[in-house]
Amino acid sequence: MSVESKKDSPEKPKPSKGTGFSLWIVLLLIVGAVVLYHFMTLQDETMLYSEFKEHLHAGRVLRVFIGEKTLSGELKQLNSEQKPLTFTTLRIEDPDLIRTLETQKIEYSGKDTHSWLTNFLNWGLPLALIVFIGLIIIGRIGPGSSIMSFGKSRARFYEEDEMKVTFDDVAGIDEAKEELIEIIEFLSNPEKFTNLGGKIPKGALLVGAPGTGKTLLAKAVAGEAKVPFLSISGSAFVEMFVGVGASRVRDLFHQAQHKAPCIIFIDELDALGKTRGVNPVGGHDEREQTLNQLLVEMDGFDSRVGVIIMAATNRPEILDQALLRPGRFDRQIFVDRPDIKGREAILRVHVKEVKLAEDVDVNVIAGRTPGFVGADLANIVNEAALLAARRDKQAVEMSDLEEAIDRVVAGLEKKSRVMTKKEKELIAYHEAGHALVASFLPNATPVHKVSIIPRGLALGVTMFLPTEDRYLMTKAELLDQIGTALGGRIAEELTFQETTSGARDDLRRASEIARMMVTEYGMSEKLGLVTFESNYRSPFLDGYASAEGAYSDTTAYQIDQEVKHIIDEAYLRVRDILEQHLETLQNLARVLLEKEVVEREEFDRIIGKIPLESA
Ligand SMILES: Nc1ncnc2c1ncn2[C@@H]1O[C@H](COP(=O)(O)OP(=O)(O)OP(=O)(O)O)[C@@H](O)[C@H]1O
Ligand SMILES: [Zn+2]
Repeated sequence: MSVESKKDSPEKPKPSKGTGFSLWIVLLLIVGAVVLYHFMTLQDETMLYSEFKEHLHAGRVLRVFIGEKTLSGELKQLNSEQKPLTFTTLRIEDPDLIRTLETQKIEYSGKDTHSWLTNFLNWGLPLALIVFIGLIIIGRIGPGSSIMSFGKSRARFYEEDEMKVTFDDVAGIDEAKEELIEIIEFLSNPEKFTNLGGKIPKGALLVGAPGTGKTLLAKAVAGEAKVPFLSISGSAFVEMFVGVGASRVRDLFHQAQHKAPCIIFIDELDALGKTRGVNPVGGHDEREQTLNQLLVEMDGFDSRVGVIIMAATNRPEILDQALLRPGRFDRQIFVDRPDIKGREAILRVHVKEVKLAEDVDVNVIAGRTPGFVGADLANIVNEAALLAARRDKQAVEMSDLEEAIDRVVAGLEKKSRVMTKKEKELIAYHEAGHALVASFLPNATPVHKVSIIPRGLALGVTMFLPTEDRYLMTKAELLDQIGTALGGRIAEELTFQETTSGARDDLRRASEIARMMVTEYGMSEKLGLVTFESNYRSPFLDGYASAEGAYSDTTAYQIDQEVKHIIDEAYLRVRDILEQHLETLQNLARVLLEKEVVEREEFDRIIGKIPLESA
């Protein structure tokens, strides 16, 4: 609105001298206010590196300053409500950063250790390209193809003779570690192994979600076995010039043979090893050639020399089956998301690097972070350290860690977002609905905290306190989860006699659970103990595969009916509960509107429940 007033003013008719003077003062005041307002709202927001990357990829970043330990910069103004925000984030070793900044043509400056790279990209690369192409042409014309040794120096794999990462740095994924011990033994003493006639592993494929520590694990294997680590990313193989990928593979294996015993690590194997022949032009594209070369090298490789090929992927289902055949990546090691104990262990690894206050209980943090992977947990510790530093604290306190979790869980607190009174009321009732239903349903998870401070895309959140990791859920628990999800919408209905679009995610969640109950868990009486998966599942992640949509239209109809039946019943049950406790709902919503956040103790008091611990 302030911007508009600035625009309007020049169009005003020219005033007479006396009023003109005071008008100028008014105008000056307005401009001053606008500038002041701009600076006051130009808040410096600390964000996670991942959030920064999100902004970056969404094209919302205007400029970036690369500091020694932090990155800071400015975001674009996308709508008039959003203030131009500046941000700060911890600088994380990220080889992609400069490339992304360059390709998106984002201004950046600062002490960048990669700046040689920038220079290289600016003028060195075109030059190198010309020379390279020239050499290729000469090489093609000339007799020997020794030209490819030139491609060698371009390959970006690196070697670390002294790998300092050990198994102590990798926590919480003990099963995966155990499976790798054999490989370490082999690498530390290949002769002994072969003399005893042991079967030599050739390749190991690490499969798991991003950030679970696959790269770390591979490095740790090299570190434990004290062997060199040759690493290259699958995408690096294919991104450059025609013919180079394949020669790089050849070169990589050649180098490895000289360095043996050693480890070759291929990150993002899926970038290279996608099923062949899915490309439109159906020919020998670059990636295919590279993949073929990899297969050839792996086959022609005598594993007795002591080279182990490790690779990582989070999408094993798209890999070319040829890669998984015996003699290639015949061993798949699943790197799981850590459970509560694992998370605690990972946190302990990372808190070693920061100063902790006495009130910190790592166990509690592990309990609050189900589903988090190692990278998330490392991020939380980093973030908490940054928060503590900004507050001039001597050590990282529990509150810093809690806030760091909140940030990771649901994005940044955006108190500045403008919301109408009505919207806020609706959200308060909505969240109160979730929380109340959760506490009155016998098998729902206890409420940890209710908040109507918008975070990220969510307008409000009800956080639950899982007391343990859940691998199995009973039917009653699933039904109560559906009920909890519906609680928000029904509370809106009861208080305002109207519904909003804000419950979309809740409804999707409820339907998802109901559908899983019917199609996968065999929890519908009508359809019985049959599963009806509709999606192809990764054979490694879930242990089974199934054909696509392998059921008839009649069955599909029945499934829909059953899902609807489950939701309808849950709806009636939840509506009943909320009608009975309408007064409590109003109380809770009122407190929420006043304080925005209601913690567990206060919540229990409002709903008249004695906290479990003191019971
Ligand atoms: N199990 C773990 N123990 C300790 N730290 C971990 C663990 N897992 C991940 N981390 C932390 O997260 C960082 C990133 O992990 P890493 O790069 O190994 O994950 P990744 O599985 O290879 O991810 P991606 O698939 O995205 O490449 C590590 O450098 C480490 O700091
Ligand atoms: Zn909701």
